[in-house]
Amino acid sequence: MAIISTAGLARTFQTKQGPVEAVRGVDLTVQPGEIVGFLGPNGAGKTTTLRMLTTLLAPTGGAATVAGCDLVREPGRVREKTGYVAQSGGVDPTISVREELVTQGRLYRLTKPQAIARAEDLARELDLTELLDRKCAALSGGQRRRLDIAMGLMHRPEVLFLDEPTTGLDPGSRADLWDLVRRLRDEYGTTVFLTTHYLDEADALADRLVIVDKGTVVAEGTPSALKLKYGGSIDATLQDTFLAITGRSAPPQDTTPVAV
Ligand SMILES: Nc1ncnc2c1ncn2[C@@H]1O[C@H](COP(=O)(O)OP(=O)(O)OP(=O)(O)O)[C@@H](O)[C@H]1O
Repeated sequence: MAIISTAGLARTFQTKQGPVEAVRGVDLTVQPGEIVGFLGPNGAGKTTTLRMLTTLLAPTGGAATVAGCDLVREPGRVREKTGYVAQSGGVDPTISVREELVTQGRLYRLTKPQAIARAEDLARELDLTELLDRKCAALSGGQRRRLDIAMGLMHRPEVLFLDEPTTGLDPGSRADLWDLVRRLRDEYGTTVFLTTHYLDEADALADRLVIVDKGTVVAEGTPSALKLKYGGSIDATLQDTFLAITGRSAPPQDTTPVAV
């Protein structure tokens, strides 16, 4: 059974300048344990879709289930089973990494000893152990990103949504994050749904790509299948494939990675 299933999922924003159809009827099916890359040009509707699938934003049309729960009727259960790491997470700069993680665990109703143990496990997995007693304000950009991800994993979600998880990370930290995503899937069967503008990341990490443009799905398939169908050959680059599908190049890559 699909772990994410959407039919005609839509969101229109009402603005002073008139309605903005950010997502116009997205149909998606994701199987348990899949790593899906959700790609598209700037403004295609990726974040809006993620915010709906994580119950942060109500759809204005269509229906969806996530981890067997209806998005609109059972938002609390969807939240229990999903983790969301937004583009910029909100951490409290005045408290320590450990306190931030334990507080997050407590919000998900872990007991205090469970939350402390989970925080230490995740710190180990995300290379944060030596930073556990450091104030969040004193973390580098890359360390902050790893903390954001640890927070999204405190309740061991069945589905993890990552919005541009490696933007701003240096190459070594990106590779570590890819390893972590693969381990989550292999060891815990976690389904991972991630947006990224790094086409090499999508190519290396995702089992399947879903490409959106102007609020609708315009192509989907394995990276190789998309290269063959749209790029003309299995050896085509994903950059050329993306260009063929959307008529636009992928947005410029972040060329100034932060140190961790
Ligand atoms: N709260 C809002 N009010 C009005 N329009 C919005 C709102 N949020 C998003 N939009 C518009 O909806 C469209 C889709 O935005 P969204 O952030 O989902 O795109 P995206 O694919 O995540 O883009 P990016 O790659 O730049 O992060 C854009 O045109 C955006 O301006």
